[in-house]
Amino acid sequence: MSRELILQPLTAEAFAPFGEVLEVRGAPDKIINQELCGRHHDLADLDFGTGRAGISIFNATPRTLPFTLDMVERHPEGAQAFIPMHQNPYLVVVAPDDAGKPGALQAFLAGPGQGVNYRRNTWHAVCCPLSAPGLFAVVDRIGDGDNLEEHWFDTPWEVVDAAT
Ligand SMILES: NC(=O)N[C@@H](O)C(=O)O
Ligand code: NI
Repeated sequence: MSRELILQPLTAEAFAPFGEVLEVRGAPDKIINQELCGRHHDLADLDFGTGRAGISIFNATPRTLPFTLDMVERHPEGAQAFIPMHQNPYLVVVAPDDAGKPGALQAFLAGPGQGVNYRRNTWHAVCCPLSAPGLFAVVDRIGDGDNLEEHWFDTPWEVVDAAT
């Protein structure tokens, strides 16, 4: 037996309780490079506590819908940003904290040109591309201590497309 989560489009407003959506939105903050580039400046709260920022590349295996979500995780010591190195949709699932466990889950479908920054300690599903290449540049905390907390659901969730 499982429970369904219906995908919704990823928007900055809906995602605001969980972090920031990294995308070109509105006019650039600054025009640079001989007016050949618009800079959309300082888009995320990159809180890494006592650690430092690191950039890694995730090459993740594509998943298919309906996606069985059996766990979420969080990083108590730092934020984690995912910047797709492709233009394909991918899954973003988050939840608020509820007394040390994930509260109400929300599933989003990220579109072309959208990255996300999970605010420090935000419950989220792991990196979930829906097609190859599942390549993401990831900016997260490098440092000492345990920065990973997992929560495994007793009953999995099925993430389904709204259209089904
Ligand atoms: N564990 C790890 O590096 N990846 C996860 O944090 C994830 O969010 O995919
Ligand atoms: Ni993570």
